[in-house]
Parts: sequence; structure tokens; C-alpha cells
Amino acid sequence: MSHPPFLEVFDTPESAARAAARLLAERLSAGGRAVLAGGQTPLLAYTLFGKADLLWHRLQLIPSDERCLPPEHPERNDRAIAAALGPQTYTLHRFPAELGPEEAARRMEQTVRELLPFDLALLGLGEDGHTASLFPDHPALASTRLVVPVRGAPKAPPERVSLGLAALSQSATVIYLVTGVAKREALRRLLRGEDIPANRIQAAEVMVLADRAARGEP
Ligand SMILES: O=C1O[C@H](COP(=O)(O)O)[C@@H](O)[C@H](O)[C@H]1O
Repeated sequence: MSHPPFLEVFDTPESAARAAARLLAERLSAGGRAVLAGGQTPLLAYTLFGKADLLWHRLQLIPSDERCLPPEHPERNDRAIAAALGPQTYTLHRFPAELGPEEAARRMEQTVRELLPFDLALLGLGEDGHTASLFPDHPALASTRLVVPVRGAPKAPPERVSLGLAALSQSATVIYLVTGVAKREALRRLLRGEDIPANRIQAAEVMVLADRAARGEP
């Protein structure tokens, strides 16, 4: 990560989500190619972003990673992202993660190659410092592939597929949305430039939107 990143701290997770939605709408007003994190944290931001007035038909989106679960499973990132965004007409490049990590990674390689570079990546941060499905000390971190298969992830489900560092580092802007007291230590490590997966992503512009709880402020 470029150091020091731009950091903005908000009173509540809702105000951090509003700021993330505003940034997405500003940066993608004419469309573009963007990565969206999975997980719970960004869902409110996506709901708000989904109401923005922009050239949705020119927007190509891809989840940062996917869990190897059946397509309609509630824990699928693509399903949660699409549900939060609502009925806008855009392109969402879904990982065929139901086919397993290796096959999904193989099939998505060309799609990702054609999407690069990304205009923006909104990423999450796990309590252990993972981002997308790139976990600390996992062999996927050493891969130079654009899309990496992940087995044995320490967070369920253990089988996943993820954009690799080689793809995520081709993002003009990376925004981390980090809220909640459980993320406090991971955020501290991110901001100190410690060797966690999120800090292995190289981008020209890195912004961190956090709430007071994640920052350890009362
Ligand atoms: O498993 C995942 O975890 C991270 C963080 O998720 P959160 O629920 O703590 O916000 C997420 O960024 C990643 O895309 C997801 O698959």
C-alpha cells in the first residue's frame, strides 16, 4: 500500500458507509470498472450507491472474491452485492465458484485480464488482516496469477476464489471500508504498514474510511 494512506474517521458505521457510497458514485459517475468487496461491512454502502444517478449501463463490476458455494447460497458475495445494489442495469462478472476454486479461477482469468485496469476497488479488511480472500501466510499470496484458487481458508467456507495481488494492484484507487471494534487491531496494522495481505496491494491512491470504533476511539 502507498504510505501514509488517506484516512477519514466517521462517528458511525452508517456515516462511513454513506461516505463510501458517495465516493463510488462520484468516481463511477460515467461508468467504469470496479471491484466490490464481499462480506457484511459494505452492504449498506452498496444499497446507498444503488440509488445514485449515474450511467449504470456503462458500469462493469466484479466481486473481490467469491465463496465456493451454490449460486443461490445466501453467503455468496455476488448474491449479496446484487441484492444490495438493487434493480439497476449494470454488468456483474460473477465467479463460477460453484465449480470449485481451481476451475473458477481458470475460467475467470481472461475476463479479469480484459477488465484491467480497474478504476476503483472498494475492499474490506478481515480481523486477521485478510482482504478479498487473500489470507495471511496463505500460498495464494505468493501467486502471480490474476485470479487465485483458495483452499483451506481460515474463515468459512474454506474453499474460495479471489482476485490475486497481481489484479488488485492494477487499481487506480483502492478504498478500504473498515468499521466495528472487531477490526481495531487489523486497522492499526493496516495503517502502520505492517505485513498483512491488504498492505501487499500496490495502488497509486489508497483511502481508508473507518468508524470511531475501528479506530479505537470512544
Ligand atoms: O470473507 C470475506 O471477508 C472480508 C471481510 O468481510 P466482513 O464481513 O468482515 O466485512 C470481505 O472483504 C471479503 O470479500 C469476504 O469474502
